[in-house]
Formats: sequence, C-alpha cells, structure tokens
Amino acid sequence: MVSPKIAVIGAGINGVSSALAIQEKIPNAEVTIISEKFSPNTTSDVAAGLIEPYLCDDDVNKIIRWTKATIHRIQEYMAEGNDGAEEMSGYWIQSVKEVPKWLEVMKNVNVLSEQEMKQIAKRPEHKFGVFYSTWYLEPTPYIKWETEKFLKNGGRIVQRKVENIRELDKDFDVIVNCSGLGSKKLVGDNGIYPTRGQIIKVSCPKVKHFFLDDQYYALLNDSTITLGGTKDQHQWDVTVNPKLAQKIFEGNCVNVPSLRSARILSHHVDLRPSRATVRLEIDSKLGKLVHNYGHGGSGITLHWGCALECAALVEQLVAKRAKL
Ligand SMILES: Cc1cc2nc3c(=O)[nH]c(=O)nc-3n(C[C@H](O)[C@H](O)[C@H](O)COP(=O)(O)OP(=O)(O)OC[C@H]3O[C@@H](n4cnc5c(N)ncnc54)[C@H](O)[C@@H]3O)c2cc1C
Ligand SMILES: O=C(O)C(=O)Cc1ccccc1
Repeated sequence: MVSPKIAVIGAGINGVSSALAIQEKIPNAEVTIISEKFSPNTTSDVAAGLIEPYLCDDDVNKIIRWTKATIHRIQEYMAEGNDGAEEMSGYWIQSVKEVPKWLEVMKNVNVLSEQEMKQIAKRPEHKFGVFYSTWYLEPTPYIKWETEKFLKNGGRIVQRKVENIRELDKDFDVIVNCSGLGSKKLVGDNGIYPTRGQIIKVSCPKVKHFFLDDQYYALLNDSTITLGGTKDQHQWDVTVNPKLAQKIFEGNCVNVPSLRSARILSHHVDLRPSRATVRLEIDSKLGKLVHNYGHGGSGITLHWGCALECAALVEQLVAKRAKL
C-alpha cells in the first residue's frame, strides 16, 4: 500500500509529540514536521514543566485521561535516565479551598491540617493547603529526545511558515495542525487568545519543595527553580517587564524565604495558547485536517495523551482514504 504522507504543522511539544505518535501508530507513514520555529525557540521551551492542569477548562475526565498518559510517558523517559524529568513534592496553598478531581492522578495527596497550615501559611489569605507529589518534565531536553526518535524513524523536518493550510494539499494526504497560538491566523480561530506569562529562572539548590499559591509559584527543575507567575489574558507583549520581575521575585520570597539567597539566571515571557477547550478533532469543514492546539497553561501536562488521540484521528483519516 502506498505510504500515507502526513504533514504536522508546528514543532512545539504538541507538534513533535503528535508526529512521533503518528509514526508509532502508522509505521509506513511518511511524516514531515513543518514549522516556523523550533525548540528552544517555542512557547513550549519557556514552560516550567510542572505536570498539573492549569488555565485549562476542559472536561476533567479528559484532563485526567490525558495527564495519566503523560505521566506514564514520563516514567518511560525517566527509566532511560534522561535529564529533565523527576518526581517532586510540594505545597499548593489556597485562599479558597479547592481539591480538584485531577488531584487523584497525583501521589501522596494530603489536605493540610489546621496545625500544618499554621506552620506553612505565609500570608493572611493562606487559608487552606494541599501537599502532594507530581512530576516535572523540562520541555527542551524532552523535545530534543523526541525529535531524535522522530528523525531516526525516517521523519522529515522543514523550516517554513505556513501562510495557508491549502498550500499543503497537493503534497500531503493528511495535515495536522499543532500551531498553538498560530492557529488564530492559520485557521482563523477567534476562540484562541494569548495568556501572557512572565517567569524568572533562578538557582537555589537548598529549596527542595515546590510552592504555589493563588498568585505565585516556585517550581523545581533539574538544576533551576522557575518563579512565576503572571496570567494576563489577551496580552501580546513578550518583552520582560522589570517591575513585574521584581514583584514575582519578592512575592515568591515571602512564600519561600530561602529564595532570598537565590541567584537569578534569566527572565522569560511567553504566551499561553488559551482556548475554552483544547481543539483535538478532525476538521469537519476541511476533511483531511486534524487539529491539536489550544492547551493553555497545560500543554506539557496534557501532551502525550493528546498526541495519542491525535494519532488515532489521523489513522481514521488514512483508513478512510485507503477505501476511496
Ligand atoms: C510562562 C509559561 C509557563 C508554562 N508552564 C507550564 C507548565 O509548567 N506546565 C504545563 O503543562 N504547561 C505550561 N505552560 C503552557 C505550555 O507552554 C503550552 O501549553 C504549550 O507549550 C503549548 O505547546 P504547543 O506545541 O501547542 O505550542 P507552541 O509551543 O507554541 O508551538 C507552536 C509551534 O507552531 C509553530 N507555528 C505556529 N504557526 C505556524 C505557521 N503558520 N506555520 C508554521 N509553523 C507555525 C511555531 O513555530 C511552534 O513551533 C506554560 C506556558 C507559559 C507561557
Ligand atoms: O505558568 C503556567 O502556565 C503553568 O502551567 C505553571 C503552573 C502550573 C500549575 C499551577 C501554577 C502554575
């Protein structure tokens, strides 16, 4: 049978993961990643890598399914001794009590007692808290690992900005759109918008737990801590705001006083591809097009579950075309 030719637009975590999942699902497929930017210059590379749904309002059972698949994927990645992934424990301190259903995928979940809260709380609005273990997955080394597997499987890479999806029609049997915020222009989706996030990467080896509250977060990675975080909807400005950086640093130092001795390494801003729900579907109007974008603040968390489902949709289209 003639090998199906698949184009994947986008080389962030969702594009590369979808391309790899398609190769694994359809071994004779010829998959090409076409992207304007590549790691380490995508939004995915700025992500703190915390495995936790955030700024994503999808159906919680879908979120749980996708997150579980990602956690399983992280175990595989860790089992090879790769850098940039590890289990981490810490505190989510809240002003309004929240114990979301997706906490069931985390480990060692413990709602803090009044006594424990007295020890942990740093602000008057710190009223409730949960301790749990989750994972982090640093996007840049992970995307590199995935890209190497993709190329080893015979995948191709083309650096190019796609102005109109139709330009790919003649050369590909199925097109997958993983363009993130680029979908606003590429497929005219007015439901997707930026949620600006500013972060600071610091070195502070003595901090061993993550700490997040309603405004700030300190999240562990292999050798750095990511301090956040802002979430400004419909803000497109990606220049670092020094005043905001100071507020993020000071705010995190109140929560985690040890951070006062942190060494500041770098500042970053990027735009979360926000949408009411993740768009993961076959495009009913354009037929041979599968969408996988709009993951908000959860693209790392959801990526492998979404990639597997994206590959299943592509397989459906390939099977349909084979019958024609
Ligand atoms: C500060 C910050 C912290 C975050 N922390 C976390 C976290 O801890 N955990 C978590 O789960 N998520 C986190 N996120 C969210 C996460 O980064 C995103 O959800 C995720 O990166 C989206 O991945 P993506 O592959 O869909 O999009 P992107 O990474 O934006 O990739 C889109 C790709 O499409 C390409 N593209 C776009 N348009 C075109 C076009 N027309 N032609 C060709 N190529 C095109 C781009 O060049 C790029 O390669 C964070 C986000 C921010 C901003
Ligand atoms: O900043 C983001 O987009 C994140 O996803 C990091 C995060 C995740 C969960 C709670 C707080 C911050």
